[in-house]
Amino acid sequence: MGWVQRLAGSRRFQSLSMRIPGLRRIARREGEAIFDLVAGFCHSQVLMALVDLGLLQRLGEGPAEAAQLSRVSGVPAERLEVLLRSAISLGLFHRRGGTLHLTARGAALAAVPGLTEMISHHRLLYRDLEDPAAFFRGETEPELAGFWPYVFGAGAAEDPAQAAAYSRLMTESQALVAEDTLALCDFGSARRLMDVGGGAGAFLSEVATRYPDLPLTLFDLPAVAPAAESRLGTRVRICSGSFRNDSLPSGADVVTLIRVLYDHSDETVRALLGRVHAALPDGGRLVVSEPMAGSRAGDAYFSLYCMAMRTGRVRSPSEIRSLMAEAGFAPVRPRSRRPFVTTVVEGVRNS
Ligand SMILES: CC(C)=CCC/C(C)=C/CC/C(C)=C/C=C/C(C)=C/C=C/C=C(C)/C=C/C=C(C)/C=C/C=C(C)/C=C/CC(C)(C)O
Ligand SMILES: C[S@@+](CC[C@H](N)C(=O)[O-])C[C@H]1O[C@@H](n2cnc3c(N)ncnc32)[C@H](O)[C@@H]1O
Repeated sequence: MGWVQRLAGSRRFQSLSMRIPGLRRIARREGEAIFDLVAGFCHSQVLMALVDLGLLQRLGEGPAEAAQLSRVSGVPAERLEVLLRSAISLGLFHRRGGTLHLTARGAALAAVPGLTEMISHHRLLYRDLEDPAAFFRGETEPELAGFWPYVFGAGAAEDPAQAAAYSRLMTESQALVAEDTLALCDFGSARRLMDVGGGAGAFLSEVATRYPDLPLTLFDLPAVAPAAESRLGTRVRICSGSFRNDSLPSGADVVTLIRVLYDHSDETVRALLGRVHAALPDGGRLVVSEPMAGSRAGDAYFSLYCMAMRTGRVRSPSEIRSLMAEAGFAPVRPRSRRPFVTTVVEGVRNS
């Protein structure tokens, strides 16, 4: 242990530091950061309550009195006051006179596409993490995977209602990923772009708006195709199949894999990258975009999420570069605007 850690870990030094002006500020700040770690679960549950009770959405429509919020949510006034104070302390609401408003942070959170749905859906993840030691030992049977049936292969996503539920959450949460991917990649010189595992076509809709003349192909499981067809109509060539068993259609000089690799084992990823290589011409581009290891979001959220899914894992940009290089792509430097949204790793097909 280094001397800084020895000091920080000494109870005597902790007490002493509260009596020394410059140190007091640091000790207090560190204490608060530790408290936030300890209380993180309460913070998340407050957030989920604000979403599930419709309070975040209600204040998004305009300011309201506590009594109105009590009627909207069905929470008795006294209990609601505890929740409102929590929301205020977390910087989401503020109170002026007797009226509650969203803060700028609250308004920003409410406006992130799909985020409130994702917050509600976290109850599954939290159930899976209820006994975290057993979870990390691999002794639990997480239920999260049941929500995303496609991960287990083409046969598992046959129920259209279930396919529609996950497609909706995927589509909603795609907006920022598409925004960042398109800000980081220029497809101006592409001749045809194929989005493999393109889901209901949310990314390709954005590509079509940005590049109206660029021919587009979407490849996904048969159960997902109807949602893509109704969203994209004839603008996009839709091809159904499984990248586990089928080769990919040729004709594209750019392939995108958006939030696809982290669902799958290295074995499946290797096979998939091999199929992408076979489908692309020499000099063709492969763009992988998803949250990656090496950021707090990647390491302390998406990695746990993927572990609960049991089929894939979050990889670092350099792991993805190595897998790409192995498949015959010359990787380009990784880029990200917001690592909690996505990181892009690109490769160019070698002959
Ligand atoms: C004028 C100034 C200087 C200040 C005034 C204040 C002001 C106006 C502030 C506002 C600032 C602003 C514009 C803020 C914008 C904030 C944004 C855009 C925040 C975005 C946050 C996005 C988040 C938190 C995204 C979360 C995404 C999640 C949790 C996605 C989960 C996806 C999963 C689990 C996917 C699973 C798929 C599977 C199964 C692994 O395949
Ligand atoms: C996490 S979702 C991402 C969807 C979309 N790219 C996005 O970012 O919103 C993964 C996608 O891969 C598709 N997928 C999974 N296994 C597949 C397979 N074996 N063949 C083709 N597509 C598959 C799923 O149906 C799903 O649409």
